[in-house]
Amino acid sequence: MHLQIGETSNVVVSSPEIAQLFMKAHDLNFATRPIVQSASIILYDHRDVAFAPYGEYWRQMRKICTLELMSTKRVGSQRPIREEEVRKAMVGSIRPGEVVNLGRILGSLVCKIIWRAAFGGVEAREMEEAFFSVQHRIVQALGELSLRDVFPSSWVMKMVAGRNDRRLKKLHAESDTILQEIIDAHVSRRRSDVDRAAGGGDDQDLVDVLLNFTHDQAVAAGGFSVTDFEIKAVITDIFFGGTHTSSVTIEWVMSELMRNPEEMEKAQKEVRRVFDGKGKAVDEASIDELHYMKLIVRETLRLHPPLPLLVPRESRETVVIKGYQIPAKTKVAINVWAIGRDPAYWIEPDKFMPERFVNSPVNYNGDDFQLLPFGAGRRMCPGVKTGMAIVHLAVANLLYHFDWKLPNEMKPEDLDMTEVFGIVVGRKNDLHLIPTPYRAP
Ligand code: HEM
Repeated sequence: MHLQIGETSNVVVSSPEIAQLFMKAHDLNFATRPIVQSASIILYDHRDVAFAPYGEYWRQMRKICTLELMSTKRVGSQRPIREEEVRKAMVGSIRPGEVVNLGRILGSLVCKIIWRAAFGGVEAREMEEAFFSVQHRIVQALGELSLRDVFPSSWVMKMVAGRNDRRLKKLHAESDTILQEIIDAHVSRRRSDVDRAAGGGDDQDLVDVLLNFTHDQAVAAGGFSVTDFEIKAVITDIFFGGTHTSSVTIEWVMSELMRNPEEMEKAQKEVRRVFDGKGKAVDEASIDELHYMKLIVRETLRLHPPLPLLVPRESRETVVIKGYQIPAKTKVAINVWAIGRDPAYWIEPDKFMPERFVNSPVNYNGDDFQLLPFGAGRRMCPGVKTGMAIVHLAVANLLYHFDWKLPNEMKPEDLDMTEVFGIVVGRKNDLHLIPTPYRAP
């Protein structure tokens, strides 16, 4: 589908076959991102990863993401952080018998996990809260369409958009001050802890890992170097890319299970069979035995991809696809929400049916173009393992430790599933539930 929005030409892809052409056959041509004014402000002139234009800088940063920041090894080394934060949330934030705002609890849980993974030892509660608050306001602001991006040559629009820009710049300055303080604290700690600075070990937090690529060390190693400016851009990406996406996924899983009590019962039986008798800890050691729970997560991501249009791409050169000429600089959105509900690929596409994946090889690893919650090709999400480790552990704990009821005698079918518009699509209204603790036999 072609959409002319203002002065910009946009293509929306809504079928698995065409998505495959854009993200596999012609992936290189669509591997860049459009310049988005709001991202220029918030993401340090596109010196991050997610909005960096295709080229050498993006390739090098992407390599650091996949080999260092989000590698299987790094995700494994962050396991104690995830387990501790999830355990604290189960005990400290979920009050038995009371109506709890699960959406808010999950949002804060995921932020804390990512905060500790990114900044490690920085223990400053006030700074942490100020950072979460500013990130939340930035996500809201980014969801709003910038008129200047749509009418790039209009001076009138530039004036109108100026107000939005000023608000974003203020938010960015707040966030930047906190990030710079954190980097400075890391730098001075590394000066006094030479072993840590030189280590490059698995226990380093993400800022430490990125500092290993700063000028002097990178030059000494004859390699690619990054500045503080770029470290702040990548860390901001990780917060945007990793927090809201993971927490809304957990919230959608719980919403679907509340609407589907049979599936809830089956999932709880599975997690309790696996973890009963293992003490109180629902940890990651046995998470791979939760086959049914993982099908539930996969089905939830089919119905509720947190980024329903992925992150926008742009054609680098003119290309002909299926007989249509797509000029250079056309913006492309892949509608993975529609693709996940395409009746040509899915039986009863709107129904929540985790069983559809039993013995099915279709997964979200970017090879199956009918299921693309993480995208595909060169720009596919590099944080899948981090995100899924958080989602699986949190869901397993919620299912193991509590039985859940809707408030006000609400029937499952009456639970509101309205989505809110934004870059990340979550529930319009936070999920409120009443927990009853499970007593293991
Ligand atoms: C449930 C959790 C998550 C979902 C559904 C998700 C989804 C996505 C999607 C759809 C994209 C765009 C892909 C494309 O354009 O083809 C993306 C990109 C990205 N994601 Fe994730 N993500 C998740 C978690 C994470 C986490 C935990 C991190 C970091 C730790 C992360 C970091 C990134 C980055 C850096 C990019 C930009 C990649 C690039 O442009 O090269 N994501 N993500």
